[in-house]
Amino acid sequence: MGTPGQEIFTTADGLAVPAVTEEGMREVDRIAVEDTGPALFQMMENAGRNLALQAIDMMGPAWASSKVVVLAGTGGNGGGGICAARHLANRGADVTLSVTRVEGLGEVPAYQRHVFLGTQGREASVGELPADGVGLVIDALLGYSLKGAPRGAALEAIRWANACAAPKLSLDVPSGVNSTTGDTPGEYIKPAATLTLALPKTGLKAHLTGDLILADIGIPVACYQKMGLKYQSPFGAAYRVPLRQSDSAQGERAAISR
Ligand SMILES: NC(=O)C1=CN([C@@H]2O[C@H](COP(=O)(O)OP(=O)(O)OC[C@H]3O[C@@H](n4cnc5c(N)ncnc54)[C@H](O)[C@@H]3O)[C@@H](O)[C@H]2O)[C@@H](O)CC1
Ligand SMILES: [K+]
Repeated sequence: MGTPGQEIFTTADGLAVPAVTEEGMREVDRIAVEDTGPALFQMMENAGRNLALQAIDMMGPAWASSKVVVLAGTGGNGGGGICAARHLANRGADVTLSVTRVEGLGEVPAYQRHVFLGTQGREASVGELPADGVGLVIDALLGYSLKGAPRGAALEAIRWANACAAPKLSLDVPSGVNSTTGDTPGEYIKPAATLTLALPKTGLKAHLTGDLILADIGIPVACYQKMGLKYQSPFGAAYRVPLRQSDSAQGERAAISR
C-alpha cells in the first residue's frame, strides 16, 4: 500500500509515518466506513475543522478581518472545504465559498453545504470572486480521486487561484497533483501549505506541497492494523502535526516562489 517510491515522512521528533497511495487510502476509508468507523460524516467534519484551524494559523492575528475564499469541488475534498468555510464563517470571518457544481455535490458534501447556508458566509461563482484583497485561498477542489488533467469548472477555479496573489492552503493534496505519483498532468495549485488527512500520500513531494501538515480525522489504530501498516500515532495531544518529506532536504521547497 505504501509503494511507489521510498517516501519517508517524519514528524519533528523523527517518528516515521507510513505513506499510502490512492488505493491504500481508499482501503483506509473502506475499513473505516464498513468496520471500525468513524463514518464519513464524522471524518469530513474532523477534516474541515482542522482545515479551518490551519487557515486561522496561516492568516495570523488578522484572520477575523481577512477575506477567505474557499474553492470546493463536488467530492469528499470539496466537502472538507465547505465544512471549513462554515467553521470560519461561524467565527465571523469574511468567507466566500465557490463550489464548482452545486448540483453535482455528493450526499455528505451536499449536507455540509446545507449547514454552511445557515451562516453569514457568501457563495459566488468563480467569475464573481474578488480580484484582490484576498487574504487566503483554501483549495478543496480535487483530492485523491483526480483522473487526468483538471478540466471544466475545477480547471477554471485552479486558474483563478493561480492568478490570485494570496497564499493557498490545499486540503489533502494540491488540486491537480496525482496523490500517488506526484505527477501533474495539467494545471495545478501551488500552495503555501497542504493539510493532508490521516496519512501522508506517496505523491506529496516537498516541491509541490509547501509546508506539509498531517491532520487527525479520528481513525482508530485498529483500522491501520487491519491493513498491516506499521503505525504509531504521531499526534500526541495535538490534532495537527507538521511532517517533513525525505525529498525536502534538497531545498527544493526554497526554489519555489509562492
Ligand atoms: N477518510 C478520508 O480519507 C476522507 C477523505 N476526505 C476527502 O475526500 C477526498 C476524496 O474524495 P472523492 O473520492 O469524493 O473525490 P475528490 O474529492 O478527490 O474528487 C471529486 C470529483 O472530482 C472529479 N474529477 C476527477 N478528476 C477530475 C479532473 N481531472 N478534472 C475535473 N474533475 C475531476 C470527479 O468527478 C470526482 O468525483 C480525499 O482526497 C479527502 O480530501 C474527506 O472527505 C474526509 C474523509
Ligand atoms: K485539494
